[in-house]
Amino acid sequence: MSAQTTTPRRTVRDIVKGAAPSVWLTAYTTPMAKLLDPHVDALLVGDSLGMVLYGLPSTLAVTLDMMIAHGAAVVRGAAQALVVVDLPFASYQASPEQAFVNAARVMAETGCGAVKLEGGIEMAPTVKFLAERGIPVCGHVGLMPQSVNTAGGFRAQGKDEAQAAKVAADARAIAAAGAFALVIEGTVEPVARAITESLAVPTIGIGASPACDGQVLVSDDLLGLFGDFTPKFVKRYAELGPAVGEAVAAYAEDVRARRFPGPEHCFGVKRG
Ligand SMILES: Nc1nc(=O)c2c([nH]1)NC[C@@H]1CN(c3ccc(C(=O)N[C@@H](CCC(=O)O)C(=O)O)cc3)CN21
Ligand SMILES: CC(C)C(=O)C(=O)O
Ligand SMILES: [Mg+2]
Repeated sequence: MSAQTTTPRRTVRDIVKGAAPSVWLTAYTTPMAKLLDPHVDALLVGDSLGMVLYGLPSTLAVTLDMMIAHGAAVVRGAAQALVVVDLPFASYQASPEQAFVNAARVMAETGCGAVKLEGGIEMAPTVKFLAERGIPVCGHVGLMPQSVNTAGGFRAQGKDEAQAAKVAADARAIAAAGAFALVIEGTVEPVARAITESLAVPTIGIGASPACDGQVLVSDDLLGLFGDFTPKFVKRYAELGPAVGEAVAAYAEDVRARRFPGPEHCFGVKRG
């Protein structure tokens, strides 16, 4: 073991309320984790990878093995950020025991610092079961993509009184169960604000207003690398998709015109 010369990796204890906003982004691969790591508090290996990397229509078909492979890749690329891995659909909803077995595999086989799972009051006993047994859990309430079929689509939440009360009750239950943080997705501002102000747990918003204690986005969305759809809550900070297209078009043109490869790219070719 070599002496520790770098900053120790962040843990869930470093995700705190009240200080500066917590900065989270998704990452799915080692090279992207390396690029993002210096700038963020946490990297989320989101099950959104099913839609962003695999072209699936929803997150439902994402498997535990996919999350473990990508989680391990992100941990290898992250030097300082807390790495949080999403538990995929059907890997934790059946029982607290099922959740523990699968979350423990994720922790052991990826080296991540925490897992995240979607759900409210109904998942609170599971969050408690994991947290009391050494597995830090981030909650996820509001718009829950794994419930796309019962919700009838990716719908913003909290728009009427009944919905608002449900999101708030879900958030309270998950916080009371011992989650170290709570993602609030696609939820109207007054509801996200009330949750953030009334609970001791840090809230991480995505489409849930600046009132949250931190923010998360899908990196491919903010970089302009994902074009299938753009949720209203995304701000595009770059257009890397078109930049990739331009670079590849230039390469194709060079190959077709025999301008690439040049002598400097060849082995054993005599120069002029
Ligand atoms: N690339 C990507 N970015 C995400 O933010 C994301 C994923 N994938 N996959 C998993 C879920 C799905 N998400 C989504 C997908 C679509 C909308 C969407 O179209 N929302 C509409 C309005 C919904 C309403 O009417 O309430 C919008 O205009 O934002 C929102 C979140 C968020 N997550
Ligand atoms: C959008 C975030 C919160 C997520 O759960 C994911 O990327 O899967
Ligand atoms: Mg997710």
